[in-house]
Amino acid sequence: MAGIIAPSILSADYTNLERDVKLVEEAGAEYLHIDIMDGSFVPAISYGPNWVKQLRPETNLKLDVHMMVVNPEKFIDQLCDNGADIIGIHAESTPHIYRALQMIKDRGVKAEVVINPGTPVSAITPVLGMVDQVLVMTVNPGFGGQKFLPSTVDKITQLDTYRSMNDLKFDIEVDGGITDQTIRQAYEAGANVFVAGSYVYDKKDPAAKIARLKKLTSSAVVSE
Ligand SMILES: O=C(CO)[C@@H](O)[C@H](O)COP(=O)(O)O
Ligand SMILES: [Fe+2]
Repeated sequence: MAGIIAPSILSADYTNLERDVKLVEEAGAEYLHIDIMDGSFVPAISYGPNWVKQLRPETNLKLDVHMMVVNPEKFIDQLCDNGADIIGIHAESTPHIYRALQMIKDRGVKAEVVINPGTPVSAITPVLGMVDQVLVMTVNPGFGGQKFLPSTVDKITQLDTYRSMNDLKFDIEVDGGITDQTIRQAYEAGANVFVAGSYVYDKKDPAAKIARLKKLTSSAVVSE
C-alpha cells in the first residue's frame, strides 16, 4: 500500500484556500496537515483551532492537526469539537504528555505524540503503547521550506523496530523537508504518513507532486 500523503496548508495560498484544499483532495491525498503555531513554542504564529472548524465542512480529508504551542491541553476540547481527526502534541510542549494524549483519546480522536529533532525516542517510549501515531520531526519546527535532517532517520528505524517487537500498531509520520529527493529515506526506515508543504504547494502542479510522492512510497518502486 502506498504511503499516506498529508499536504500542509502552511504553504498553501490562503486567499484561495478552498481551491488548494480541493486540489490535493482530488489528487489523492488522504490527510490535510494543519500546523498550529503560537509564537512561543515555535518562533512563528500561524493560525488557530478556528481554522479546523472552518475547514471541516469543506473537505472529506482527515484533518491532521500538529500543535506547536505551549499548554496544548488548553485547546484539545476545542479542536475535538471543531472536527480534528488526529491531534499531535509535542512531548517537549507539556510536562503532562500522558494526560494530554489521554484527553484526546477520551474524546474518540486519534492521539499522536510528536518529537523534535533533538528529542530521543527514549523520551516517548512510556506512551508508545497508547498512541495512534508518532510524528518524527525531520526539521526543527516553526517554518515551512526547511531542509530535511538526515540524522532523524535513525529515530524512524528505532520506532519501527520498537513497534514490531512490541506488536504495536501506531503509524509513523514524518514532517519537514519532504520532497521527491528525501521521502524514500523516511519510507524505507518505516514511515507511512508523509507531510509535505512547500514541495506540494510551491511552484506548479500540486497534483503531479502528490502522484510522485505516492509512487515513491509504493513498495513497487525499487530504485529512483
Ligand atoms: O510543522 C511544520 C513546520 O514546523 C510543517 O508541517 C511544515 O509545514 C512542513 O513544510 P515543508 O518542510 O514540507 O515545506
Ligand atoms: Fe507540521
